Amino acid sequence: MPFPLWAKKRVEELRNIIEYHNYRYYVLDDPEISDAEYDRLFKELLELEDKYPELRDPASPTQKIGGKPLSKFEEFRHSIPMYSLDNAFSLDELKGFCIRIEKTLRQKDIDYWVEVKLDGLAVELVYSKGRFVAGGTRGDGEIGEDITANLKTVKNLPLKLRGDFPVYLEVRGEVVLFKKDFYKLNNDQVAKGEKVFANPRNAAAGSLRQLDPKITAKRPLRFFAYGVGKLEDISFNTQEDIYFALKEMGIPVVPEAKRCTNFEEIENYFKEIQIKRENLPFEIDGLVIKVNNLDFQEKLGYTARFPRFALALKFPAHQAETVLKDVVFQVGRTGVITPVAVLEPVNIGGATVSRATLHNESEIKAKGLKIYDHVIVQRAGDVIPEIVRPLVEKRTGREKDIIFPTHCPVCGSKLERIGSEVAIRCVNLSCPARLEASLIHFVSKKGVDIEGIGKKWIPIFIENGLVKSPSDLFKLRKQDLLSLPRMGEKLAQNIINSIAKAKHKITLEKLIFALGIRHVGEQTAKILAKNYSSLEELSKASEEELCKLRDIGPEVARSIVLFFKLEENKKLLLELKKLGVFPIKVKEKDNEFRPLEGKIFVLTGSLKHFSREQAKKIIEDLGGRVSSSISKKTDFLVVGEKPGSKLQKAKQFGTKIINEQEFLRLVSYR
Ligand SMILES: NC(=O)c1ccc[n+]([C@@H]2O[C@H](COP(=O)([O-])OP(=O)(O)OC[C@H]3O[C@@H](n4cnc5c(N)ncnc54)[C@H](O)[C@@H]3O)[C@@H](O)[C@H]2O)c1
Ligand SMILES: [Zn+2]
Repeated sequence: MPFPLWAKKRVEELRNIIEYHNYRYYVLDDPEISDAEYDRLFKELLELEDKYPELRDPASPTQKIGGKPLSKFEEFRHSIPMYSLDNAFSLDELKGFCIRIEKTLRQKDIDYWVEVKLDGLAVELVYSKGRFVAGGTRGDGEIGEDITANLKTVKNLPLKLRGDFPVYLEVRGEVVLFKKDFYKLNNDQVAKGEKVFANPRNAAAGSLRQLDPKITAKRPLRFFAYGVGKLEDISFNTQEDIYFALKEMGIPVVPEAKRCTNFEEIENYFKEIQIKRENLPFEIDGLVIKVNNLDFQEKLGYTARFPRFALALKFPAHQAETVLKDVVFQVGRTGVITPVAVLEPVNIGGATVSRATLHNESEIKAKGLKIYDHVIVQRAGDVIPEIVRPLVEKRTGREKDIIFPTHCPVCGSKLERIGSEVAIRCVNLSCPARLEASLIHFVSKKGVDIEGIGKKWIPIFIENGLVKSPSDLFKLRKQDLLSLPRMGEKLAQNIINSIAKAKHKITLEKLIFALGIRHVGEQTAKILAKNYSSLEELSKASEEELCKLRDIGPEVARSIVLFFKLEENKKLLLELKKLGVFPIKVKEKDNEFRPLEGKIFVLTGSLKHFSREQAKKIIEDLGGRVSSSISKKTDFLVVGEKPGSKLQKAKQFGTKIINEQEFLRLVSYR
């Protein structure tokens, strides 16, 4: 079919747009658009190329894999190309795939090996005689980047294989960052004033593609295998065989996998995994369905971009189109002004969405939003819905710019920007909006947990002058409450009771969290409560001292010290103490992973992968201790290059001596 001019133009435009986003995603690890949106562009291009074959071009992004390797790394050539995967976005498409397979193979009842699709970075590992000797990224499928040194720091990646391993083995899999590690990394990046990553996938890719393996070593990356490349002296019959053989060699494999014998089984597994998804520790974006039999795989073969025997079935995107009706400005408890989008209510994946966060002014500018724009809204898991982008092509001319306020919408004080922060805030400490937000935070479940007042009564208490600070809550008497409109005897008594009940249950960590100190979330509050016995002691801590605690950086430390310096906070502390809001210190339940609990280490010589400080931190994080000299109590001496006299001494004491490789294995996650 001859193609119309508009199609040619659109195809060219799409190719340019996609190439640009490929560069941002594969080369810079810094995408600008969501994957769902990328997939939509990609699909549009595929469909046009399909409809108008004359427009096809071997240079089109639809015919290529991934991105060019970066020249800052040595080249890593794959013995057998690493492909991408064909995508399906619905069960209908999956059905089509199954039917195609049956037709091509002229056979019914095909076995499929189905795994979750991990959202990370594809790598290949080379094992020679059972030892990890090299590894690289997928790159453009033929040439990737040699990241051997970085891969060695991946905690659960075995440097030596177990059991019966072949002479030569190439293992393929995905390097990922767990969700909790991703949030922590981004928090640290914020505290250090460095760039934050868009999602765990990009954080994993960015961490692995570092020139300095020491940086990679600090990021808790993990590897999971899903296949093999070139092999010597071993052969397999099915994809499933590969999976279990790798597992037996001590290689971590994709944690969720299953054999399915027909379309319905895959469909059920897909639904099951969708429910499980939010609770998995890592991000997945769908399932990968592979024909199990390897002879069949070979018969089905490959296109330029993907194998015909496999398919990625992606989860439906939580996106929808609606209209941005207005933008309102909320004042948070730290005074930060947050723009909130008011939307024409729209159903996304079963929930009605009528508001979305816009984060801050620069985000609005970056997205180029205007009031009355048609917009794409996204909701993922339990996160607050957000606007992905405006549909500029639907503008009619009546759209209005979003004007950011210069004064607090509640108290009218002039808004300020502190330092280089993107946020603008109301700095009036007695701004009613701030007071309200901080009191609601104070009584919340994760805070001091006073049941039944929250959002409903706090504004009324404030309006009627009953509370001006958190400590006032504990001074409330029944007769004060009875003066309020719509308040009865029974309700008043209930409120008084729940305040009294909460008072006796307040723990130090909850109180620290409840105070709403900037940058101090639940996790940090826990750490502080672990290290200080009371608020009083914490209020005397210096920045230096705080910085020594695990997970606390200079910015967080500064913010804590600043908080306790403020006169009104000093007063609050005193009041709370007088009122008997005296948290009892609870001993933390330690459900952390502490395999080195109680073990004493001594280090000597220099290590290739870590500085002394880093090695010390790793040991301590896993529960062990580092001592500076050898004694009878020492469990391990870790020997680096050019060891000192400690080596001799360790031999005398009969201390277990390990080299860096052995140390790496010891601290590896399994
Ligand atoms: N947001 C953006 O700007 C942008 C840009 C480019 C690409 N992308 C995203 O990347 C996708 C294309 O990237 P791609 O070519 O790497 O393809 P892909 O990620 O869709 O699928 C191929 C990859 O899946 C991985 N994978 C995970 N688990 C697997 C398993 N169990 N078995 C086999 N493979 C498994 C492998 O690394 C493989 O290389 C797009 O669909 C889009 O979602 C986004
Ligand atoms: Zn204000």
